[in-house]
Amino acid sequence: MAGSGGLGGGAGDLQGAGTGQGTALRALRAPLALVVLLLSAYCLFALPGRCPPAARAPAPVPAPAEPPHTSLRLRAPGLPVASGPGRRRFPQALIVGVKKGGTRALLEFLRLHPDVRALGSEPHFFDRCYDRGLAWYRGWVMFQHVS
Ligand SMILES: Nc1ncnc2c1ncn2[C@@H]1O[C@H](COP(=O)(O)OS(=O)(=O)O)[C@@H](OP(=O)(O)O)[C@H]1O
Repeated sequence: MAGSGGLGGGAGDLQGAGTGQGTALRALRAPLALVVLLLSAYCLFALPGRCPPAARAPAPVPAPAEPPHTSLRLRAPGLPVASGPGRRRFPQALIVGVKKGGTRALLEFLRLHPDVRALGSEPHFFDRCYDRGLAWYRGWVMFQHVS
């Protein structure tokens, strides 16, 4: 008797525990759904990355190159080479690398050189923004260049 009572009580406890688990699971449904939603949104937008904001104004027609003596004058010590007047042109080098491959570090080291002009942020033209076309790319990456 005691044994069966004990068993019966145990089964009742188990049933109670089962019901409790069900209630707990139901209570977790909403937060779980929220987490899944947030993860999905993250995967959708953050992982593939997005294009930077729309390109700035279209690049103007390149100005005629300045005579060589002008560029020599502009290379005076203390004057950043790329900040003076000049013509706009495409970059002469691209840094290509996998994510977390250290491309940012490479860019920052190269940027230390006074003759190197670099973008502040990565345009991601070839992997994310290719469908925006060359006009967008031009507006994004053309540099003022002292010839
Ligand atoms: N020389 C060298 N040795 C070892 N690790 C280095 C080096 N240069 C950059 N890093 C690490 O590379 C990570 C950033 O890489 P990326 O610039 O390619 O990042 S990103 O994908 O463009 O966001 C970043 O790693 P995390 O800090 O883990 O993000 C950098 O610390």
